[in-house]
Amino acid sequence: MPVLSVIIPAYNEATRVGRTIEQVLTYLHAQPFSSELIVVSDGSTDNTGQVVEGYFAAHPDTIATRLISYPANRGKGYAVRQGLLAATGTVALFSDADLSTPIEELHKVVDPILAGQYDVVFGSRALDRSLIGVHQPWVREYSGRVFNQIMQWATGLPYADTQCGFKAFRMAACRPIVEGAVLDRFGFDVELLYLAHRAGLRLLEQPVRWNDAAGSKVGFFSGLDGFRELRQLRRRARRGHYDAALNRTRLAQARPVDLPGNSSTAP
Ligand SMILES: Nc1nc2c(ncn2[C@@H]2O[C@H](COP(=O)(O)OP(=O)(O)O[C@H]3O[C@H](CO)[C@@H](O)[C@H](O)[C@@H]3O)[C@@H](O)[C@H]2O)c(=O)[nH]1
Repeated sequence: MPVLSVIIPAYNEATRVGRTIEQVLTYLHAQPFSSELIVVSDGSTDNTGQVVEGYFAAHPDTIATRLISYPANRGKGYAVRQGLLAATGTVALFSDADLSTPIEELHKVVDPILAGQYDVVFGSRALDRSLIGVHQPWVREYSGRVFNQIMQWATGLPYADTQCGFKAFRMAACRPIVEGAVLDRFGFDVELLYLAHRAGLRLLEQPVRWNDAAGSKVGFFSGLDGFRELRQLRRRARRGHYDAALNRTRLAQARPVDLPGNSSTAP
């Protein structure tokens, strides 16, 4: 069982996913722990899947690699959940295919989990120590801030940036949350954090580096999906639709902590 699973959701990423795979494999290779790399490509209209398979075949490695693909495009949230559920690592990290948060930032989100201090650690672009090299276009940055304000009001979560695609999970604690989450589009980050927070898991928002890359898939309408999904989340929470997943998560916390070299019990 690897210590770390890295998951990359990839939709129409044929032009850049290959370089990303190379960078990630090279970096993981140099780490002191075992790891696997999973790419999830769904409904891409370019040849993302073939490119990924080509790179995996050309780089036989001690790091296990896997491509998950299915024909219909179901959204980033659905794709990330498929990756998380297929992950066999103690910790699972998802990262964008354009490496907007460089893979070298991995330790900032993985180490606090491996140290047994947190269950979910997620990258943030909006804290004092976040390092933004290339900013998003101002319209995106501004609408992101508005989204975050509304997200805080709608969910009560205190976080400054829920949308950075660089999040790590201790899977023994978080699996029931991933199984109980349903938001398929860009609201899924909020849903995962909301469920983790409600279940009493230990969360850390961690400042990371970020360089915006051209070629975002987030257009006006997919941006609106995020707001629609916030409403859906509130409605589901009010109706108790998350209660079973929350209870399963609380039970999972009572089990032994599944970290390398640790046989104690979770607090
Ligand atoms: N498999 C799959 N992957 C997807 C899909 N939609 C997007 N992705 C993948 O999700 C990642 C982020 O998508 P981008 O198109 O690069 O988004 P961005 O605007 O550059 O990213 C920022 O905003 C997003 C929305 O809030 C964030 O999800 C992302 O992490 C980042 O903050 C990329 O790896 C992209 O291929 C999808 O439907 N299916």
